[in-house]
Amino acid sequence: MDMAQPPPPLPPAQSVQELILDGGTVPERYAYKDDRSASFDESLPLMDVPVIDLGLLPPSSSSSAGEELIKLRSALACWGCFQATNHGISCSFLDQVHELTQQFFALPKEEKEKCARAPDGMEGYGNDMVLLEQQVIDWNDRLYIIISPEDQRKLEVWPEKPETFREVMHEYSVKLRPIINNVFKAMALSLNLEENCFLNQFGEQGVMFARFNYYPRCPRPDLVLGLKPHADGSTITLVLPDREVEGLQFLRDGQWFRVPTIPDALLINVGDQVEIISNGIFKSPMHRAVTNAESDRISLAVFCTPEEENEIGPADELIDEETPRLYKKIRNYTKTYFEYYQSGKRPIDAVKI
Ligand SMILES: O=C(O)CCC(=O)C(=O)O
Ligand SMILES: [Fe+2]
Repeated sequence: MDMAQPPPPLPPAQSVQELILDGGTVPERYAYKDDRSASFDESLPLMDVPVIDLGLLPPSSSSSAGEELIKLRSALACWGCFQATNHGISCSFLDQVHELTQQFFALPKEEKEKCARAPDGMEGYGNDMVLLEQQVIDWNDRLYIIISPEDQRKLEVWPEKPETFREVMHEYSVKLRPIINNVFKAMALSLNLEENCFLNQFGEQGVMFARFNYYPRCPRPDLVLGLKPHADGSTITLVLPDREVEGLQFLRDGQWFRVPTIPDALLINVGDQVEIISNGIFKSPMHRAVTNAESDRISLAVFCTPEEENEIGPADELIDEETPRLYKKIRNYTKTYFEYYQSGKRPIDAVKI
């Protein structure tokens, strides 16, 4: 495939939710014919997710701040993710965000389709973007919207129902901003870099893309994947996973690990752009979502993406004679990301030196 000219997307498939109402079988386009799919496999090891207390990170003057930075650095170098506690968002507010997600996907089809993604668009309600004829489609419906900065929101694809949707998502984006800033600062400090090193590359107007994921229960979870293995193209991603239903898995050293359900914590993972800025010290982890036959699952991922014109590249301070630069400088990585993604290549390979 010509990377500079991705083919126009094929018409979106029917939503998975509708599909499953039609009967209990898995259509061929969703089914893997080899062993790349995975059922919810209880024999996979449970991940011991590193926990970072955001309240202890600078600017806190706590005597444990240094220790917490060391923990952060090791979590991001080893797993590329951590569970953030003490993040300052109340459980009752997170409950509202969960409820909203559930309520949106429970709306009648006609209502959800009012915010349908245009065939050539990115944002809106739909399912896996079909770019290749032979692509196996993810068992997932999603709503994908920019939530911040405010002037980049495309309200025509923002749901009008549930009624509280706009207000709550606005508030969520406002509450996430200081968390994101603090995490960026702590990441820089943990590498002995100037505090604003990551934050400056992200920019004051860095964009937050929200992706509401809905994984309907599946009669044959062994044949499908909720989300195929991928690493995120973001700088960092903040995930609010389902409260009760497991399904997210991370890959480390060739082994898949199940993420346990961790109510009220935010799961924060590194995306490719932080791997690039940190010159590979922080890992953008491969992860996937699996489904199960008993319960639907939801999640909300917020991808933080730099202002489009910002040039991203390894921090100069991390490069010396012994540690060469591993990645090229790049602008608008998101574009490269989507061009590579569906062709089954790892987008970050495009910027490796
Ligand atoms: O469903 C999840 O828990 C994770 C979602 C995810 O990885 C994504 O939306 O990129
Ligand atoms: Fe992801």
